[in-house]
Amino acid sequence: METEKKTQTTTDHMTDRDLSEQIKKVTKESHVRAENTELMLSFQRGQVSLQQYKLLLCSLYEIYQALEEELDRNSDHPGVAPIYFPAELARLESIEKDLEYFYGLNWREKIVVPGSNKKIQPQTQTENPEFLVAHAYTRYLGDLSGGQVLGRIAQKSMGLKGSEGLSFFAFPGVSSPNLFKQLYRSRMNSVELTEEQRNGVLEEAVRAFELNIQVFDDLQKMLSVTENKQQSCLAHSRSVNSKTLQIPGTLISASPLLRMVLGVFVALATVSMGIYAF
Ligand code: HEM
Repeated sequence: METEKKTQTTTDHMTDRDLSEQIKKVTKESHVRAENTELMLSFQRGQVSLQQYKLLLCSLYEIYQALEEELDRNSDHPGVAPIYFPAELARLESIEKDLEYFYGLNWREKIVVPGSNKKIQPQTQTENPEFLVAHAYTRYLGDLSGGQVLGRIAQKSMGLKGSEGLSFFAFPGVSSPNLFKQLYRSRMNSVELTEEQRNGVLEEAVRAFELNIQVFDDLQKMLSVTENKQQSCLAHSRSVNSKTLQIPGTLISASPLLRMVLGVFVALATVSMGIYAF
């Protein structure tokens, strides 16, 4: 890509003062913890289940909806404009495509997002749109890094044919993820920040990782609860030899809504999400 080539040279001279270096450094430990969440370990072992992947897509839908809405809204802000790459990076439509593949045309009715999500007003971010850099970095650079391998693993683990259901991992607007990451880092480094803002962005990046970790953990917990319920229901149905005790799907829809901390914009933004159908 033309833009990728143009800025490549600037990245050859990174210094310790570069935001891209600092952000990588401060989030290093969190990255290790993110890699070691149960969900990510399932991926790395090549054992990601369809349920895990579908739930992950639902979470990602929430995360990217909020993230991309804010990026669009603040795209002219000097702290956001340099790292605003909707054509290359935007994920929301890809996730919607994947959700449609797995849940069908009426997928929107199957993932429930209560009003509490919409009530979350990113006050802090309205005052500090430059914090968006931290969230965009955490997600997009991750997707362009380990995420690329995860896509291939997911395809194999779930036995999917071709790329259907895996649009999330594909970046057709990015010809070389490595070059693009260099461009992105140089753009991050071009954002002018006061010392206070810089520290704020670095703290926000750690928080973004932590919130993503929390989303993964909650998702995994929800799966365990669902699996346990299904198992105990089946065991019970066997023990009483009942023909009427039933249906995992019903159990799932009746189970408490998934509470998630959404990994974007507001430190304590809690999102509730109910999943009806696997
Ligand atoms: C199975 C889990 C994961 C694996 C195997 C993995 C692996 C990797 C690898 C190999 C890189 C490239 C490192 C480099 O170029 O020096 C990377 C970078 C990155 N990953 Fe992950 N990752 C995983 C999960 C995550 C998660 C869950 C997030 C965030 C939510 C994340 C965010 C990032 C970011 C932001 C970078 C860019 C670092 C930088 O160059 O500044 N990763 N990851």
